[in-house]
Amino acid sequence: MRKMEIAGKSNKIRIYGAGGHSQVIREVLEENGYEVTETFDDKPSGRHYASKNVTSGARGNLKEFPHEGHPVIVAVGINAERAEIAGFLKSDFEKAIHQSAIIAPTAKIGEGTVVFAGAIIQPNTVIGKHVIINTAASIDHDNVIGDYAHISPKAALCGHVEVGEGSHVGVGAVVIPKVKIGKWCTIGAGTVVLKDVPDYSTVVGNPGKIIKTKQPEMSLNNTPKSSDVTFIGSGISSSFTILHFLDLIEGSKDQRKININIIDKYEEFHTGIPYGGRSGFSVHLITSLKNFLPEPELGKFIRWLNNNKNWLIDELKKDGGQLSLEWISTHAAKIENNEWEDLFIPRRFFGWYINEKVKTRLEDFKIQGLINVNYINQEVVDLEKTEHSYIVSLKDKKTIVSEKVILSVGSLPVNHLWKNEDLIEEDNMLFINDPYKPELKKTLNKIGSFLEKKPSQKVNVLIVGANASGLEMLYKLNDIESITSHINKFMFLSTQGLLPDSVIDEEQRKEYTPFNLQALAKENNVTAKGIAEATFKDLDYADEMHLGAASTVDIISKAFGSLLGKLSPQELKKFACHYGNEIGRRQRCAGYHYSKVIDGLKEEGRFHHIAGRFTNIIKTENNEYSLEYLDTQSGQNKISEESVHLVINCVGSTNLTKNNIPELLKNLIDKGYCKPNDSKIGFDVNEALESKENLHIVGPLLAGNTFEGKAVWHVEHCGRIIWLSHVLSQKINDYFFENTELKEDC
Ligand SMILES: CC(=O)SCCNC(=O)CCNC(=O)[C@H](O)C(C)(C)COP(=O)(O)OP(=O)(O)OC[C@H]1O[C@@H](n2cnc3c(N)ncnc32)[C@H](O)[C@@H]1OP(=O)(O)O
Repeated sequence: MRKMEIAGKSNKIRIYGAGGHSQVIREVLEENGYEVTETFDDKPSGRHYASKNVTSGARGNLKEFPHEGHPVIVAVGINAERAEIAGFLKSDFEKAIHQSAIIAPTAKIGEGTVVFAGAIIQPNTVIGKHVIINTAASIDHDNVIGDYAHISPKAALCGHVEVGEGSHVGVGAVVIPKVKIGKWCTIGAGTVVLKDVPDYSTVVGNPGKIIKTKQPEMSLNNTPKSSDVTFIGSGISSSFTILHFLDLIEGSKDQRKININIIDKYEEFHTGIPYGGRSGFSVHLITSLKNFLPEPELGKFIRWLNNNKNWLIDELKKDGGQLSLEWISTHAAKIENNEWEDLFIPRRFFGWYINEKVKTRLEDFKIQGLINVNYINQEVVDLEKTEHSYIVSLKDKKTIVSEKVILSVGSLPVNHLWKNEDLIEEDNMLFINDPYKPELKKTLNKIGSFLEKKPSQKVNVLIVGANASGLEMLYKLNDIESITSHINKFMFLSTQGLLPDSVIDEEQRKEYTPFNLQALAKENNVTAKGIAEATFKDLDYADEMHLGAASTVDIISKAFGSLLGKLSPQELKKFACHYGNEIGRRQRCAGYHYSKVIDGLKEEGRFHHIAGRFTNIIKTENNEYSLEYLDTQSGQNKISEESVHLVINCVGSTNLTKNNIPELLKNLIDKGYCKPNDSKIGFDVNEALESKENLHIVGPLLAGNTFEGKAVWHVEHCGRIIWLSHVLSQKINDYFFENTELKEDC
């Protein structure tokens, strides 16, 4: 009967593996009318004496291997090895089912799976890919057998049993109904399994007991290989790395299929916090689009904006308030004429673009059979390095094995300023430690309902931290009529008492020269500290001329940037760790739309900036709250004259020396897999962006390093993100493709 199944198809087939198991498969195939045209095997030692005309397999010769051609059956008994071979072959796979096997019509059997003589598979059972159902094994109704599993001769699985990926159920083992066996387990010969079995366990005896739990190792013969590369975090850095990696593998032939895991603890992938739903639809870039994105990405994005602007603007209208409507009408002509370069567009536009682009590209590559992709919405809490791979532990206690891991978790979490909760509501005060958690929209709703409870009272708002997110909060509070109408005064607290600057004074700027940096350019012995001191003097001089950061940022950055090439590698690293961000703090700029709001508030006498450091929030006698702070100029502790009712913490991220870093980073530091550098916000890495072999870092945690002779002190600018993701994607490509032969020999 099964001979008929190949009618209309080619009856030619190839077998990969030449041991004893291969002999049984050949027998089944030939009985079913197939002609085995070739047999491959990588290891001469394991070949069965009866095998004839065996040629070398693909390992060590991946590019030359004839992937295309007649379908293949991987006839290798060791589950991990079968999984590995099936992963790197790009061939079609066939099944081999002995004519005496009894298979219910409702049972499903995956590609590459073999079912031997006398086996029984009952209704509704689903068998994965490349599984072995050995001689006379009995698999009852409603079983689920994972990919690469092996059910040995005479094993009996009752109804509703599940066997995880790569698990081996030994000869004559018995599994009672509804038991779940995890992945990569071994059930000993004759074992009676009465209870669920966790991943990686070996169970023996009657009743079955766990005798060991072996974390998988990536030796050639024992390779529970779930994925090749795992991205932890799916923000912009990881998204660009994926895109560039796909560009590299596109068009090249005869390559192995790469399995990619993309893990993110938030539901939305490929946007990160700044460009995704957590920031809402109506907060803007802090630079013009042309300064935000370099070419050629800029051109591609603009083309996408042209095609998608209608619905983007509709979403902006829905999400934003009066200021958003104003922004749309102010720039209506430019939007209409597709002149986007000078606009400070809503950031979410870019998030949509990247998300769509990565997902479409990945899907495309998947269809072509070049990759497998697995999206996982989970938090990664730990990594454990085995001989050749990493075990990635998820919060739900599941694990993934991955040869390479890309740590791309974005910026460190915010530093809680007051009490240890994200949001603290007291009778007469709302304190928000992290406005983007869980997302900005929810925070704004919370603020709205807090204010509604005080219809008769106008409240004072305190924003701590005069940076981009501080301005963003101020903008959003003023964007929503129901919120802004309740607010009396806006107070800012920042150590320098300065707001990010937005207005460029073209005339004055022409008069400005960074003399100190220019003088340093003539000297031979330049140090990181010397450059920083000269920069600060030039910034002071700009202050004296009443020239803000927006007017001088490009002049000063160019001047000190050209001096960095004079530094020794050690001094360059020092600059990356200590001085880059210090200078950056004095060069903060913001969009005009933000400063326009502040100017309006100043005119109405509703804006007040305090130069100081946050100390505490204290409750006063009349059940009101006041700010306690250290006055930067006098060095004295002070208490704000006016009460504060809504306090928003925008001071920024914590650092790697603190206790409040994510569990994963804590574990990586404790294990010595990642070593914080002197910047305290980044990990030391080598030129391949590795903090440990095959553990790569990309994104903000690369701060405090040097690459290709350039210092990196923060990784938030898209140009830098794109550059570093290019470097990393090239390294990943070299590892999987360029050095394939070398690696397979190891
Ligand atoms: C066509 C074909 O050939 S298909 C091939 C099918 N193959 C099989 O079914 C083989 C299944 N393999 C087994 O049963 C093996 O014994 C394993 C994998 C469970 C254990 O192997 P190892 O990891 O080498 O463990 P080891 O042999 O050291 O045994 C550890 C302990 O468990 C006991 N043990 C091992 N297997 C079993 C078993 N099936 N039942 C009960 N006890 C067992 C051993 O006696 C030993 O006990 P001790 O520590 O008191 O001395």
